[in-house]
Amino acid sequence: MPVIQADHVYKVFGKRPERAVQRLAEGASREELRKEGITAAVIDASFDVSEREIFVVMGLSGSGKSTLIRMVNGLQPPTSGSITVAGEDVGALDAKGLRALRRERVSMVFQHFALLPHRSVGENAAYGLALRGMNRSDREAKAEQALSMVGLGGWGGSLPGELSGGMRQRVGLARALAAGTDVMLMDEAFSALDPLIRREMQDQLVELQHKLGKTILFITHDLNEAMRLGDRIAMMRDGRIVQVGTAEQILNDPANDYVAQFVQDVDRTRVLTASSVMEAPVAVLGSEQGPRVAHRLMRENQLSSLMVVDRDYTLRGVVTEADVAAAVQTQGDDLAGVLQPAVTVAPDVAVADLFASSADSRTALAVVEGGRLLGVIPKVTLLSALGGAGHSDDAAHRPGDGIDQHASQGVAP
Ligand SMILES: Nc1ncnc2c1ncn2[C@@H]1O[C@H](COP(=O)(O)OP(=O)(O)OP(=O)(O)O)[C@@H](O)[C@H]1O
Repeated sequence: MPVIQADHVYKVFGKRPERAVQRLAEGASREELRKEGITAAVIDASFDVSEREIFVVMGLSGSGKSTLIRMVNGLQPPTSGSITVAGEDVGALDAKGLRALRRERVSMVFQHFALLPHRSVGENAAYGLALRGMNRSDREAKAEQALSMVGLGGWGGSLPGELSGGMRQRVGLARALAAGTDVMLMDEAFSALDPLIRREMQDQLVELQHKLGKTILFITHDLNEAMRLGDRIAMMRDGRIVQVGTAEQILNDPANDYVAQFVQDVDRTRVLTASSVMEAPVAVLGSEQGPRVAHRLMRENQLSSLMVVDRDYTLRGVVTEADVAAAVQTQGDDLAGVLQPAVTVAPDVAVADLFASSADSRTALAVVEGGRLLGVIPKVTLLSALGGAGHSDDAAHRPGDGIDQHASQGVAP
């Protein structure tokens, strides 16, 4: 079950908001209402956020992101539609219910840190715990633990004013972590930081997320940040969600011209990963086959190299045509002697970082996870991905797909 679920949510500011929702549902435009002094901040938004997911809402200023997140934590009720968090309809909660929600389930990290200037870093980190009535020594221990997680171990006694902007935002993050809630809402949390620190914070968030498995709704107007952080991204425009998808889906298959224009300057080589450009291992050979079989296969199919795999498709290495031909000449009957270790890469490596691995390789890169061959990246595919030309649709496939059907082009184990 999704942790956060928005179902046909509208938020309208101005007179007779319910009537405005009806008009929007019947096709009235945001502009039309604006002329009458009515602002349709969020229009018919539906999405869900799964457990342990970083879901990014991305849009330009005024597109409705803040209004959306304010409805998720109950600061504003939707005009129409519903938002549930951990199964609870947030719009239907009374003040007490909302307090409990914010204390136990949802923490918020803000752009401008929202730290209490005269309280120590430790007290700021422990703030939510104090509200919850936790005793002093327990909350100090928890706060210190959270501060260590964000790299601020030992800073608990300092005042916020003694810290840099990046460190202050880490305190904001530590406060959310100390609260121990499963859900974190982050509203432009890194937007006030300078680019280098911002990048560091993004990396740290992803790392913490891997460790702690929070469910994160992250708001940003920065597309690169969205692409870097989001397991999925909702693109907002003028109050509407125009596309929800992974960074890859949005890059490769934009829902409309607006999204296409938006993403055209994105550095694809940083977003696309090895697994998104790899191809099924078209030329594989069972490791029990001898050089003669390999040689014939390569000649018939005009291949210059073959991936050699064991019965469970574990990659053993690569043989090249020259080596195989030499082995045939010397009457060798074992491939092992001519096997070259393949250049292997993990599926989540960014395309931009693949070239370094492949530079001195005579053959394709092999995408391997847990010893298992998932796919290969021929040099030509890599070059075209690096050149921004993208790749054909059929190049992208789910891990493990295709190995059997394509193995027929080689000699399967
Ligand atoms: N309380 C309010 N009363 C009236 N209009 C509002 C209110 N809150 C937001 N709006 C309007 O709703 C629209 C969406 O605003 P919102 O702040 O959600 O956008 P945003 O995408 O978060 O933009 P930004 O990045 O600039 O904060 C804007 O036109 C804004 O002026």
